[in-house]
Amino acid sequence: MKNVRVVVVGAGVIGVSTAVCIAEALPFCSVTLLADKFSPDTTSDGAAGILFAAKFPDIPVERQKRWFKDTFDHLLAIAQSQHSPEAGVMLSSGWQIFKEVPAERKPFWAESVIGFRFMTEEELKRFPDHKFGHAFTTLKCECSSYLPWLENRFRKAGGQVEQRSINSLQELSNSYDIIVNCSGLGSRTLVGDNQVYPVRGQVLKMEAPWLQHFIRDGDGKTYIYPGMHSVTVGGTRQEEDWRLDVDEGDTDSILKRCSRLEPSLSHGKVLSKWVGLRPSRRNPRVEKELVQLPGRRVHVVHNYGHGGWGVTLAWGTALDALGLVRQCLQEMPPQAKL
Ligand SMILES: Cc1cc2nc3c(=O)[nH]c(=O)nc-3n(C[C@H](O)[C@H](O)[C@H](O)COP(=O)(O)OP(=O)(O)OC[C@H]3O[C@@H](n4cnc5c(N)ncnc54)[C@H](O)[C@@H]3O)c2cc1C
Ligand SMILES: O=C([O-])CC(=O)C(=O)O
Repeated sequence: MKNVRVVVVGAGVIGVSTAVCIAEALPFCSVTLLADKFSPDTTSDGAAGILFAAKFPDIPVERQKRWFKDTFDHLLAIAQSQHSPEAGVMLSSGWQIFKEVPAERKPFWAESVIGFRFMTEEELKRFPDHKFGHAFTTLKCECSSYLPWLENRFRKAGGQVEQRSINSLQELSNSYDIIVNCSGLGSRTLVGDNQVYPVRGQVLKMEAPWLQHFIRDGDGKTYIYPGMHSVTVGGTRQEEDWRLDVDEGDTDSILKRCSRLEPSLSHGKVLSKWVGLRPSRRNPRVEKELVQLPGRRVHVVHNYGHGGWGVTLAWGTALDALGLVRQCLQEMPPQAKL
């Protein structure tokens, strides 16, 4: 019998990953995945989905390394299995190039990706504006395939799904024992966290099947990511910009910047244009608290604010959230657990 009721709020890559981790590891919990938007309508669905990260300032680097490595290893196993095409997860090799040598020449995740090395002078000749670069193989996880695949895995583990919008956690306090908040940018209103803010990103999907390698400018604004069915090119990083409509000025700028990196792109065809708002925060919030709601104290586990790195860190932070749910269970009175 399932007698601890857990609700995970949010069905982007963070919520679905977290819900799967809890449902598979804690079979005595009944787990509900609740969100107003599911795939294909979440921010996660439009992400390029490349595994890559910048360092958050106040989280121990060992913890960030673990988040990256846990996600990488989980997705690598999928990429190397028969599930790869359906789950939308593939290996991706290429270059990250820099106009100036960065202060940290080797990123913290260098040991987690495959075959990381500095580019040779010969390789850099292709990129005359750049003087330093990384060559390596990482993963690309296309959430418009991965999320439905993962939701299916959640249902197989006994999870339930509910589509609705909530205005406050209080609405859930009578029906659930533990609330797991994976609402991304929604946490601004849902838990009143003004530290989470939008960083607008626009990308294009292009048909250019001859491109096999990713190219990313280290400034994070210009990138070309070949995928399973098309090439994702971008991008923009516009802080506190809430516009969800496509900006044709951005489209022109993306095409111009990307064609400078890869001139053959001018022969590609634009298939679609997309805008998303990254749920950014100085550091992601992965922690628990006991919240006093009218008539009841409820355990809340937060897992949101991953900015431009939600796909990269999803499985790692979901495992941390699972650990926090286990701690909540230990703190609950015995009759509530069994
Ligand atoms: C252009 C672009 C490119 C990107 N590329 C990459 C990349 O290459 N690699 C990478 O790692 N990351 C990338 N990202 C970042 C990535 O998309 C995000 O970090 C990630 O999607 C965050 O996931 P999430 O689950 O927290 O949020 P979301 O996907 O936004 O999901 C939030 C969920 O919460 C639900 N919700 C919110 N409020 C409520 C409420 N009140 N009631 C009910 N439900 C609610 C929503 O409906 C939704 O289901 C990119 C982002 C953009 C915009
Ligand atoms: O920066 C990148 O290479 C892709 C990404 O994560 C984003 O646009 O948020």
